[in-house]
Amino acid sequence: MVRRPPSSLQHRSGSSSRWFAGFSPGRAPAGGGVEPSSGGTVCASGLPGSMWCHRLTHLFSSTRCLLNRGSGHQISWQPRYRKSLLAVSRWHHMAPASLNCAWQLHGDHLELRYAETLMRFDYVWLRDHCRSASCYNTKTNQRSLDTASVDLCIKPKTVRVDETTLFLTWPDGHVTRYGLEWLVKNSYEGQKQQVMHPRILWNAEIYQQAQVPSVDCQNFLETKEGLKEFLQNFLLYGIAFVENVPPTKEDTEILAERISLIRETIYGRMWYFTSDFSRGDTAYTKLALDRHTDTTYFQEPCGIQVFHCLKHEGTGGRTLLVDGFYAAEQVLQRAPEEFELLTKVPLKHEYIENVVGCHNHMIGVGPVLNIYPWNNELYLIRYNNYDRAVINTVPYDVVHRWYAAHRTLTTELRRPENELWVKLKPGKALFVDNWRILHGRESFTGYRQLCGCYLTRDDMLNTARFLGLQA
Ligand SMILES: C[N+](C)(C)CCCC[C@H](N)C(=O)O
Ligand SMILES: O=C(O)CCC(=O)C(=O)O
Ligand SMILES: [Fe+2]
Repeated sequence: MVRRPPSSLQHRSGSSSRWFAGFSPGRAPAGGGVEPSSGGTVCASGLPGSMWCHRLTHLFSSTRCLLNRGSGHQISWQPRYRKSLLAVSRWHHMAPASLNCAWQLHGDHLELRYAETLMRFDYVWLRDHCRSASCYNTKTNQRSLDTASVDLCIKPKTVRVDETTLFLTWPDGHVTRYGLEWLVKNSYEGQKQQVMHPRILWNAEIYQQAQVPSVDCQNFLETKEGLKEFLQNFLLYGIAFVENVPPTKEDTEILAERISLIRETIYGRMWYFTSDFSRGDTAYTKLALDRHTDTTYFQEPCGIQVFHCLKHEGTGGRTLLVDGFYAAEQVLQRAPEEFELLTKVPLKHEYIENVVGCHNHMIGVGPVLNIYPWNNELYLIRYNNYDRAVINTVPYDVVHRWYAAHRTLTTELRRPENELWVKLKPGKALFVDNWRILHGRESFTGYRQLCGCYLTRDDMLNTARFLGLQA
């Protein structure tokens, strides 16, 4: 039995809400809800080891309908120029030494040019983000200001900018200071040029040529470096291996707890299975399983899946891994309007089980591809053809276009060059990012025992950030 690591990584807390791309039939343009797209720039993949940095300008216009609120009111992501002409529309430049900074007050926003970034700030935003001692607690990083008490028509009384700082004085005399660097980092314009998660998208060749090392179990458990290297690889590729793990369920649990919290589900906390038909799911047979992500029937699919094969006396049973984001990227390049449809059409997935002692009915809803609306970065793929439920969330013509888009994605996912096949052996634990990487298995003969668990994603990211990784 391996030793539990020292508890130096006790930094657990919290959970986060996330923004699900929705589809709004009420506001859908005639013909089914997806606006036509034009052009677009993308820079990713193709080259081995290329970073995921797609900027979908062509999707931008249509992200507006993702933000549609029930009332039928559309929120525009474009800046409003409504009152701008009423304002003192005059550029104020800094002293010649810092000509790279200029600002202008408009009726409803402040325009600031700094470090080659043109930014626009809403006045309520500027008041709301005030970092003064009475508005923000720097010890807890929490806002003390009651946002609801800010006048929605607020405007600064005076504005001043020096070499490093923007000073705003509000009508009640309160002064807000912002570092110019902070504003660049925290502005919408600054954010949308960045990716939340740098990744290396792969097909089999890219992954193999990268020669990503497996980390040794002892290193993983006992050194910060071992853990950090593992997590860095996991974040970049979506899969990572730990070697020399004692082949028991208990030891696998200790590994899992090193990076995250175990997510207990209807399958238990640590699961352990053979082909004994003990549950109502094909995983519990010897049949082949096509590529899929797990727990698509949860509103939030499990973030990570850990697999450790404890025993196999027989043939077959290899594990298939496919980078879903690489395949999605191919769809984006070849058929951007299909990519877009896959981000918009919500689907139900369902798990119905009625075997002795296990009665479960789970339903999860969401599109196949989930993207952040402000930069169109993909963050979750929900793909499981076995568990996809009846489609009753979209009209027939959209359904047909969705089937075509799904076919395009499936074709990419099934290209043999995108398939990474590995044989899991006792001692080698595999961590899979279940929001990105699809897994499957070859049929097998003989006795095969697999153990593992699901992990929460937030807590893995928490560990990664604690170690100084961008996550
Ligand atoms: C991993 N474990 C054997 C416990 C569960 C398998 C769940 C399988 C299910 N069809 C899904 O894809 O979510
Ligand atoms: O048996 C396997 O290798 C994997 C089965 C599977 O897809 C799962 O357990 O989620
Ligand atoms: Fe699975």
